[in-house]
Amino acid sequence: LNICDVVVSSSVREWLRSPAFDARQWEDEELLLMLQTMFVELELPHKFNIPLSTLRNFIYEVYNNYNEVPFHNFRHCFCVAQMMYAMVWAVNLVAKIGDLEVLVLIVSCICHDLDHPGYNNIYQINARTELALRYNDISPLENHHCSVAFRVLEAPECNILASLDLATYRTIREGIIRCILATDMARHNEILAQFTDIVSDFNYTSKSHINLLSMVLIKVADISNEARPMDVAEPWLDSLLQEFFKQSDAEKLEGLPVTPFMDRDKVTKPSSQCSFIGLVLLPLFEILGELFPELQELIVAPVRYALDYYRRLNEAAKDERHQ
Ligand SMILES: COc1ccc(NC(=O)[C@H](C)Nc2nc3c(cnn3-c3ccccc3C)c(=O)[nH]2)cc1
Ligand SMILES: [Zn+2]
Repeated sequence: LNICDVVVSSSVREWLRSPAFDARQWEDEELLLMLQTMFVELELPHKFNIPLSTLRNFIYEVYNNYNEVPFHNFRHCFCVAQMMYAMVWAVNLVAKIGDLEVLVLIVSCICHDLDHPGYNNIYQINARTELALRYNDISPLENHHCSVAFRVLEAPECNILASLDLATYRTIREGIIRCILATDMARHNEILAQFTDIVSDFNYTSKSHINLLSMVLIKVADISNEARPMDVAEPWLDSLLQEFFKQSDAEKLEGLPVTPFMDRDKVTKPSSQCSFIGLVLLPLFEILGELFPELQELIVAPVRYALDYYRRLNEAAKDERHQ
């Protein structure tokens, strides 16, 4: 059976729009087909003259450029694209910011961690790696992810932007670069503060407002695991800590500074998740929920529940220690 002839059933297409979707239950080939389905359901091939064969080549080449690392692998990129897709439908984003911006968001999500080595920017900079050298310590990983994305697009058989006029291509390229570079967590507070300043009188005709909204949307999608059901979210946290611990082991071996929240001797899941969700995730989700009330129930409430869950775990762990 040719994978191109397999159609995704209407129930799966419905499921694909839900934060409860679990990428771990599907084979790689099925996830590739679902990424294609997201484009087709949003009518992006039609609106931007993308031949289905080019779309499939692009998705497959992106898939080939993710690494077998515990967390920042192809399935993470799928989760981020799928959460973005769920938000697009939940808030009717196309009607609010247009097809072009939604194309930028979906493509950015799919490409946002391309060729991630499993060692973050702090390691790249401290270890003076090739990437840190090439990008002068300025978001080395995110610059690399974005560069790899456009190198994939250079191949004619993968270039989903081939049929666009130059002005449109430049706008989309600028948007994808802005969104992928925004996923550097070192810029979290800067982006959150700027968006907080404009959210109460958000202006959909302002390019700078739309740009900030896109950056917040991809940031939300990127760190949104805890908005999913606990049995879907928990394995991702285990994979993340596995990747972080591999890094801190390497840092210890190489005599480099060890990042505190990555030190296996210091970090426990409940305590680190309580601070991450309470201090990083919930403020970001709540400010987006202010602009899009439809997201309150879809992703903000589940994150509050997750914080509650980890606080209870943390209390229980504390009680055990004091017994
Ligand atoms: C400001 O920069 C930061 C802030 C926090 C963290 N991470 C943490 O505090 C811990 C390890 N928890 C955590 N980190 C998470 C999650 C989802 N994505 N994510 C993550 C993954 C890679 C890089 C950065 C982050 C935040 C999550 O659910 N929990 C990592 C970087
Ligand atoms: Zn990511």
